[in-house]
Amino acid sequence: FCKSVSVHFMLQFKPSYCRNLLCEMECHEHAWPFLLPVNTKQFPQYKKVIKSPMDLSTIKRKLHENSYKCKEEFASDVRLMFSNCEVFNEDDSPVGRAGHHMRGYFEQRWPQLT
Ligand SMILES: Cc1ncccc1N[C@@H](C)c1ccc2c(c1)OCCO2
Repeated sequence: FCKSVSVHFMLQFKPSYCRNLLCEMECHEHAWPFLLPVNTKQFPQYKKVIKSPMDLSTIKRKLHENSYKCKEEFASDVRLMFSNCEVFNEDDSPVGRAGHHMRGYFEQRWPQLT
């Protein structure tokens, strides 16, 4: 899925850009529902409905563990987090609205290559 090795030196993965953007998201006023994994004791249905949970602390850990081979993998985890939010939460709910806010914030700052 990631760029072929030959071009990677040009489009090298910029972890510093992702780290900075992640930090900005973590301190965003509407980030509160996404800071930690959803507590499945608090939301027993969550595990059943959401097959791939994702949250900002997990993304941060994966970034520090070099789990992301390219920036697109980082972006797809961020988008997974927001898609999970839309599946489980009504648009017209505090968490649903926070998700739409945060998604807008991310997409505005994510470099559009194509
Ligand atoms: C992103 C998300 N999706 C579905 C369910 C939960 C969450 N977030 C948790 C942190 C959360 C969000 C809202 C809460 C809460 C916990 O606990 C108490 C009441 O309000």
